[in-house]
Amino acid sequence: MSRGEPLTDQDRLPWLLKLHDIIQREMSPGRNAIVVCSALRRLYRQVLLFGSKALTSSEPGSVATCSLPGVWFLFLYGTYDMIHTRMVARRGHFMQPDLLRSQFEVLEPPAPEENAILLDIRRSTDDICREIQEHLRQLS
Ligand SMILES: Nc1ncnc2c1ncn2[C@@H]1O[C@H](COP(=O)(O)OP(=O)(O)OP(=O)(O)O)[C@@H](O)[C@H]1O
Ligand SMILES: O=C(O)[C@H](O)[C@@H](O)[C@H](O)[C@H](O)CO
Repeated sequence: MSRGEPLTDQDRLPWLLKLHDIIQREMSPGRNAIVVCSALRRLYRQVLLFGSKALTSSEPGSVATCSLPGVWFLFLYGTYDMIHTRMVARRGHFMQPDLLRSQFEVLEPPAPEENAILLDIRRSTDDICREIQEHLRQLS
């Protein structure tokens, strides 16, 4: 990515499988976690939830199996222009702003049955965090 080349599915897969293991571990009673990851495609989110099974299932990503109780996706959404402007202002990050185009090309926004909370990045970070906390309170 620092050379300006987008990652491929093969590049991303080992990382997504590692995160799947962490999510599994954090689902034990008494544990909670927020995992931050640009899970752009539906298949990536399925791997986060179901690990390698998501890659071999006869119906990958079917509506019946696309969520796990207790796991929520927080989808921070915004326009290309707004995200690009923020990335250009960001200093010392390995990702070149031009790579954003490829990220939008592969993005598959989460569908309602994926247990996703949609968060508009035009809001302040405090505001976004408050909404997440409110959601978590309603779950407990
Ligand atoms: N709610 C917000 N309001 C204003 N600016 C924001 C907000 N959220 C993030 N930014 C800015 O947008 C830019 C990108 O944010 P950030 O680096 O946190 O993105 P990220 O996707 O979490 O990072 P990474 O790419 O390392 O995973 C930063 O310059 C950050 O300050
Ligand atoms: O799968 C990917 O292409 C990567 O995870 C990227 O999305 C980033 O590393 C991240 O967004 C950096 O800003």
